[in-house]
Amino acid sequence: MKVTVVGAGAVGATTADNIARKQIVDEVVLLDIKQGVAEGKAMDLMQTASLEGFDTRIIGSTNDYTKTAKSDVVVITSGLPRKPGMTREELIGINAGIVKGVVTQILEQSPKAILLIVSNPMDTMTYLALQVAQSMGVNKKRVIGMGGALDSSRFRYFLSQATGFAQNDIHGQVIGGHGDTTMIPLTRLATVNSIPVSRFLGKEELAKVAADTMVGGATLTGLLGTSAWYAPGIAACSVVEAIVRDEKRIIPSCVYLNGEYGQKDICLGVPVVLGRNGWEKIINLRLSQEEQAAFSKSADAVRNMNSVLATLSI
Ligand SMILES: NC(=O)c1ccc[n+]([C@@H]2O[C@H](COP(=O)([O-])OP(=O)(O)OC[C@H]3O[C@@H](n4cnc5c(N)ncnc54)[C@H](O)[C@@H]3O)[C@@H](O)[C@H]2O)c1
Ligand SMILES: O=C(O)C[C@H](O)C(=O)O
Repeated sequence: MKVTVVGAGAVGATTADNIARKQIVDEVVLLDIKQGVAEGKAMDLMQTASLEGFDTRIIGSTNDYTKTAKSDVVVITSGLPRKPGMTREELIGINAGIVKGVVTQILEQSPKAILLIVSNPMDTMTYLALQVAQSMGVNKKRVIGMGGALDSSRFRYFLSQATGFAQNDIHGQVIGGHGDTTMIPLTRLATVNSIPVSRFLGKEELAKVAADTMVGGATLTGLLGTSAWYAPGIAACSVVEAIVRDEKRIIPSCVYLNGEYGQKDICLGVPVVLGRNGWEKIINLRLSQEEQAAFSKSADAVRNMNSVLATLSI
């Protein structure tokens, strides 16, 4: 199996590193537009192989898409990250053109690839990638945006900090958009080893966990001066792993909705079953009235951002 990661920056290289160390595919191609960077990162990563004990091949490419040919999965991380004080949405002007160009060139070489979109604003970039992919004959189930895997891991972290219980025993999902105000951490459904978290945390504490989760990326951006990469890199890798190993895991991911959760013609985060064919099924969580209202509000904001695409000359 072959995975390409486009963008050999912080998130792309970390994703490639995780995929290589897990030995879930034979080959990882890292591609970047900056001369020599992908080759350099690929060589650096390959020089960890004997220390880490993996035999995945990692190949670097400066914008030569022929090296990506016949990829099974392609992770798209190319584009600008935000700086402190910015929203992800402010990246649309630059990243839309990058994502459109990358998706076209990737699909020319790998028409059967499953695309995993990471670049921000992720929900709108996934919608854009889907439009390009569908115009090239790709099924909607092969275009997935990564946000929910990361946001849910942050949710579990904050729940663990608040309850004192191990992160591994905590389960919870974040659905909706991957934005500071559009994500929806589902506190009602979160559990510690099957026990509802409401047994351990009061309303106010749960509201604080949800608020911290929603601005999790912004908090890290403020601390780091650019956005995060360790958790995003392993989150992207976990989605790739679920696909290439046909795991049938339920991971909240950004996919095209056609009536599900009351929404149409939009890509938004919902729990999906992931397997060898991409996203295979959307799970209906049966949201409460309040959660459904939050989901509709999130969709309105993402739809607004999607409408900006038509105004860009890309
Ligand atoms: N969806 C998520 O959960 C999530 C998480 C973290 C970061 N992100 C987003 O991922 C993107 C990358 O973040 P980063 O921290 O790795 O940024 P980065 O600046 O470290 O890396 C981006 C890389 O993309 C490359 N690039 C730019 N245009 C390109 C093109 N046309 N073709 C190929 N490569 C190109 C750049 O040269 C750079 O190396 C950002 O948009 C960021 O907001 C999303
Ligand atoms: O916060 C960002 O801008 C990057 C990414 O979407 C994240 O959540 O870490």
